[in-house]
Amino acid sequence: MYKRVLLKLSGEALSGEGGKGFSEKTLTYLVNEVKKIHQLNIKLGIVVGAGNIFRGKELKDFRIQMADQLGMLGTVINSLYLKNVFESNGLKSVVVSPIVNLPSVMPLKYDFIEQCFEAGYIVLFAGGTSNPLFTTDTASALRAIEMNADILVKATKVDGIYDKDPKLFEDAKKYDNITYEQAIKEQIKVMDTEAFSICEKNNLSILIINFFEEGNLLKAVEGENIGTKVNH
Ligand SMILES: Nc1ncnc2c1ncn2[C@@H]1O[C@H](COP(=O)(O)OP(=O)(O)O)[C@@H](O)[C@H]1O
Ligand SMILES: O=c1ccn([C@@H]2O[C@H](COP(=O)(O)OP(=O)(O)O)[C@@H](O)[C@H]2O)c(=O)[nH]1
Repeated sequence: MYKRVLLKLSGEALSGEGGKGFSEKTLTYLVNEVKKIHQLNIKLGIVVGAGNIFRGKELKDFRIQMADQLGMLGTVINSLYLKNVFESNGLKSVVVSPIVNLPSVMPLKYDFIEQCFEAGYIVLFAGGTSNPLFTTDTASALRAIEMNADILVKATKVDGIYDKDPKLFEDAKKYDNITYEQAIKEQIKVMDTEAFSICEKNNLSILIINFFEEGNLLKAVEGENIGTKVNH
């Protein structure tokens, strides 16, 4: 079983696949899935995207530098939203981010994060990498390494990495394992090249799983053979 886990959730984990905003049904599902792993006493960090609010590249009339700042703020909104939902359901959590100074957002400090983990808090890393032109995949790779995670679990809409996009090609074939090098060379779109590269350099394994399949998160953390593992 993994002891320190960084979970990357798409913004769509709050809205439902393809949706915008927040869905009560999806959030209830999310809380139940997270509860199953939180009760194992693992140190859990979460990076959440903002696809349910803004993805920079969707704002066509904006310069990308500006649009991405809205996207990053979206991740703060989602993290605060999640903190509230978690706490109403008995899950202690803290939001940390270097990009905003709000009463419920704490600065990102390693010693503080460690104290939170020790006290059983889920740490929500908000604000992406703090830089436009990146995504929360890259942020999740950075934060995973910063928190000394054993694994980066990307919980998304597909059940792993395929040789081509399985949402577009019925004959796509799933990989159980793939190297970082191959993922980068084949320009696998399920995660950014930057994220693959950061994980490769720091020897951090990635597991891609389908978030919307009940029980998957628990299976992933318990080390069951699901999804696609990326390593050397
Ligand atoms: N080779 C591939 N293997 C798996 N998924 C792929 C591949 N190429 C493209 N995709 C697409 O990547 C999507 C997940 O990436 P993305 O939308 O960035 O996720 P998220 O919003 O969870 O960060 C999937 O819905 C899938 O359609
Ligand atoms: O380091 C970062 C992380 C995110 N973003 C912006 O925030 C948006 C939301 O993140 P992402 O697209 O990764 O969300 P997801 O698809 O996972 O919901 C991105 O599209 C970018 O516009 C950014 O500029 N820098």
